[in-house]
Amino acid sequence: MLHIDITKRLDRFSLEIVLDIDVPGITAVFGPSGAGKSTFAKILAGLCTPDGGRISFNEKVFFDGDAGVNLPPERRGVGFLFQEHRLFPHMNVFKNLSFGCFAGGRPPCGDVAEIAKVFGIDHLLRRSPASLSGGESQRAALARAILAAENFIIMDEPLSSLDDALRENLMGYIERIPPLFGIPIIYITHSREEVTRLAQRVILIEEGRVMGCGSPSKLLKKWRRTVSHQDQKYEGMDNQ
Ligand SMILES: Nc1ncnc2c1ncn2[C@@H]1O[C@H](COP(=O)(O)OP(=O)(O)OP(=O)(O)O)[C@@H](O)[C@H]1O
Repeated sequence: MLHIDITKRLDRFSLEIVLDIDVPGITAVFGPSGAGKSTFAKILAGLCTPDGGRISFNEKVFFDGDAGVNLPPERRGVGFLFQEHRLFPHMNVFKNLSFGCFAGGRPPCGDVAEIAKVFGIDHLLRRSPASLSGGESQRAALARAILAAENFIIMDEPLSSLDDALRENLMGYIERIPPLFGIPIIYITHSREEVTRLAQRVILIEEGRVMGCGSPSKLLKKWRRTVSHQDQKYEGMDNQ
């Protein structure tokens, strides 16, 4: 169970997230540009500190403003995958994959060679990130996220810089992660297509608030597409 009850003020933007949700499989965090999705992801990951409140996952407390608890990212047991996959350029692929586990002082959450095989990068382990194609690099970043993920993986718009063929290919890998490895994914996106294809549930965020939570088919019906992917309007929904 993921429990979040936090506030964060950033200049003129304020985020107030209150959530209690089970997150098996893939949970999309969906909303228009500027809604606060990335800020939410950073707070969950420990890359941005809330002004107050509490975040816990099952029994593990990530943040408790009153008790002075604020676990650093490497102690949250969370894997990350961002739009820019950011492999460490000075480490080969094997070291990049192992890094997520060792940074937290924990044993790897899986076998590096085995996971590399699942992602079709087992022949690339001695190569440097600079020598990889975009798809290979993103698959290596996915494998690294799994190896670091004791609790869940956060993905923030992981496909938005990729062309259609690569996006399709990566979605195939992403949807296999929960059934193969038993790791939940919190998937930040503004793409309805990705929500429909990948997610079992959606958290809708608008203007820094959770506007709804539930099955993709139900929630996405409440939205209508306007000019572009990034420009979607919310059409009234009960808060949950
Ligand atoms: N460090 C900061 N200082 C001030 N304002 C910030 C900061 N970081 C984010 N914001 C503001 O917070 C709001 C939410 O930003 P955020 O990046 O979380 O939205 P988002 O939903 O992820 O948007 P997008 O889909 O376009 O990436 C925006 O108005 C943004 O300008």
